[in-house]
Amino acid sequence: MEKILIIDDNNDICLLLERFLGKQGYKTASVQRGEDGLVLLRKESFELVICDFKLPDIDGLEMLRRIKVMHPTTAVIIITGYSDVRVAVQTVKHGAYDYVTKPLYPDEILYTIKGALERRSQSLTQPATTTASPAKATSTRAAGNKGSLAPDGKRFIFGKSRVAEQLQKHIDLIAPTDMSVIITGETGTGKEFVANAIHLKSKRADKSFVAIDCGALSKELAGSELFGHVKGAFTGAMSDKAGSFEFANGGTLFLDEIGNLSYDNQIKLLRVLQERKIRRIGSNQDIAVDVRIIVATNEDLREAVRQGRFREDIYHRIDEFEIHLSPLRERKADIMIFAEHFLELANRQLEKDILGFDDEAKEKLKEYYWHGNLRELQNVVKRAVLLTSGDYVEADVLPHEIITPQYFAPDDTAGNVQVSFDPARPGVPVMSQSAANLKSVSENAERVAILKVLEKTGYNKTKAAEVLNIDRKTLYNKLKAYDIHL
Ligand SMILES: Nc1ncnc2c1ncn2[C@@H]1O[C@H](COP(=O)(O)OP(=O)(O)OP(=O)(O)O)[C@@H](O)[C@H]1O
Repeated sequence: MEKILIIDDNNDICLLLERFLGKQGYKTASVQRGEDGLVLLRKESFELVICDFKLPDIDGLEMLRRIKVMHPTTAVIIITGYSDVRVAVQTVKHGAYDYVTKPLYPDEILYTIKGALERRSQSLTQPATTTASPAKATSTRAAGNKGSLAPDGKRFIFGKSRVAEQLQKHIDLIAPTDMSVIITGETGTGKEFVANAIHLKSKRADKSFVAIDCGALSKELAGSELFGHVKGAFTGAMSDKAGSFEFANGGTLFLDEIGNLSYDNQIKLLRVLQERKIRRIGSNQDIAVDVRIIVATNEDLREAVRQGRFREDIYHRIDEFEIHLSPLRERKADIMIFAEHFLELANRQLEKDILGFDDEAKEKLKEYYWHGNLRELQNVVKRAVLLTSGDYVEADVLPHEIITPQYFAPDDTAGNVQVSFDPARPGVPVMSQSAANLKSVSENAERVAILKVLEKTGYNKTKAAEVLNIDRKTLYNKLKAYDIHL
């Protein structure tokens, strides 16, 4: 019988899950603090851990890290509030199987649990594939001739907005060349998908596409992941190991979050870019590699260069062509195209036959801000499909945040933001205005909100961007647009 550990400070959730999962034939245990969970995990192993992201003592990312150190094969599912989705996404990049948002729905959690356990048993029985970063191991694949298929066999959708047309042109233009590409854009805008599309349209398509998330690798691990090592190069290097450059030889190497590479590894990367040779850590032998480099970042690399965090020489070598992916909220004409595509995927995964979205649901999807871009839209659609019993997805199965967008009071330009609350949902701000000029209303409110957060964070832009749930680049653009000088 498979064992599941539930870690959540809400006793009701623990009890409900224990009862429900017990009925489904699983053996369960539950604790309310992270530390208690780790104590239990030291004594016994579980096939699966369901862990709340916000525990009173340890945060979800740290819990995940510690669980994976103790039991690398244990599957982990993170429970999160909707407002934490962006950080929960990080846990998936760091090895969680998936996350589920509150409120929890039995069908959804059961579906996710089954998927996690299935993936776990597959990974135990199948020999390891060429390894990449643990966080993006699934992205490491010999792409083969998959035509227009993107990572994991999913179809690449372009859309019909002006920026989508331009993106298609750029991909077609750059793919056949061997030029390096920088892809910029907020999280979830499809940077890895675009990198893969470029690879699949290139003459390297029948060789490997290897994706490495530099943000998820420790400084020590990154060197070995990228360049490999020889036995005895450092404590724990039990045997020779090839790195991603060797795995990607002849193909494409996608370096996500390149800005996070340590200075040492930047120097090694520069050498590959200049000489097309790598040296495994601890070795004195050069290995020639022929790899096309595509990098992605959601920070402003030029700014990182200005601040001395990223080497200018590398920047110029990889900046042969830049593709910027707009946030989904700025590609409104594409939202329903992607939503319909994700609906098809969800129908297939969940074995359902939902026909589409009703008008109100469409409106809500088009109006929403989409902090997590395509990834967030995909999750929202999947959940909505799961919860829909009729033929069409209706607005009431969408998350509350999408049905009731947050607005600030219209004439509040003095920094005194007033927000009203829905009595049924204390704590959730709701619209409190009838605006003649909605654009200027929302711009004013946005400006005020940015100023307030900057004030609260002591004018620390990185922290402010985090609180505002936008990336730094977007914050910089907004500061410029609103004429805020710091
Ligand atoms: N063009 C596309 N067609 C279909 N699905 C897409 C497309 N682009 C992105 N997606 C979906 O959105 C999800 C997020 O895409 P991706 O991982 O490429 O984003 P990203 O910008 O690399 O994110 P991050 O910055 O967080 O690494 C993918 O899992 C995929 O399902």
